[in-house]
Amino acid sequence: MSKDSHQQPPTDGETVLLGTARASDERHEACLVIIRGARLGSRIVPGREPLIIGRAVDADFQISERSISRQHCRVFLEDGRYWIEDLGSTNHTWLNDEMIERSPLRDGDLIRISQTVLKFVDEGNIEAGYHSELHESTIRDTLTGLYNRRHAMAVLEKELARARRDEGYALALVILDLDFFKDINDEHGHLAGDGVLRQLSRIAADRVRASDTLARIGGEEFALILPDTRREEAWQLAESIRESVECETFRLGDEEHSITLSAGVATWQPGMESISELLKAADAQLYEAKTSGRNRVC
Ligand SMILES: Nc1nc2c(ncn2[C@@H]2O[C@H](COP(=O)(O)OP(=O)(O)OP(=O)(O)O)[C@@H](O)[C@H]2O)c(=O)[nH]1
Repeated sequence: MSKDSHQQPPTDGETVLLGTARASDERHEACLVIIRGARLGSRIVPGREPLIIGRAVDADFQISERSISRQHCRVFLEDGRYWIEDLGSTNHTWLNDEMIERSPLRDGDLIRISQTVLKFVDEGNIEAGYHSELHESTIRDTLTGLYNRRHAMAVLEKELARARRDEGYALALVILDLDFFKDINDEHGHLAGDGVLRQLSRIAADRVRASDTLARIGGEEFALILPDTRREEAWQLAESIRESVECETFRLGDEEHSITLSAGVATWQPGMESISELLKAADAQLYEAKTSGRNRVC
């Protein structure tokens, strides 16, 4: 998965996600790109730690295909270059159509694992930059520049797998939702509403850590995924965002306005089987915040 932790939305005008021209001699991280199969277009940056690819929910890169073994193969760095090693999989790992047990990776190599094909793009190849930007475009919300719902759900899946694996791991989820946003759209128009969403995104992005994931998951709904965070800490962060929004002045046409938001906080509990249970718990708290008067964190 991408290691990118860039949270900042753009500062004005329409969102510019990509398009930052890169110098042709700029070096890029090595990556594996899925060019065929269920997770088409996904990009894996292997980094320094060995990376396990497989069907298991706690695999570093999970591919839910039955013909892929739970721990199918691993990619690792040794003596300054990347290698791939089959982990005794049932259907084997293929490199450029040859079955391998262990092999170094070269730029452009094609790895086949059952129906999935990954291309290895080595560090420094200009194509790595292209894939990086392409990948960014699939995980960002175009209006705010924050992560999108799809990416937030992928991060939650990964975090939940970690919470199940590591006893004592604390994972918190906050859902933030603007109050009476429909009225803003109705009175000031959709464009002004869009401006509010961008301004709110900047306020929230300024307050989160690089390891947190802030995403726009619905029209006026945002999720904050907080790894390694206990309930109290999550509540405080949500409260500080709520307070900042309350104190901020939002310019709508010629008028200045105050806007508020409500938030629901939930933490992962042992026994939660899926991300939807965590989302439901945060939603229930958000509902509580809305029905008990809004402009509050529950
Ligand atoms: N400007 C703008 N508005 C959006 C966007 N997506 C959704 N909306 C609007 O968000 C509003 C959400 O309205 P409601 O769900 O009734 O929520 P609310 O008015 O904030 O009321 P409460 O949440 O109960 O406080 C609707 O008017 C949608 O049209 C968007 O991308 N831009």
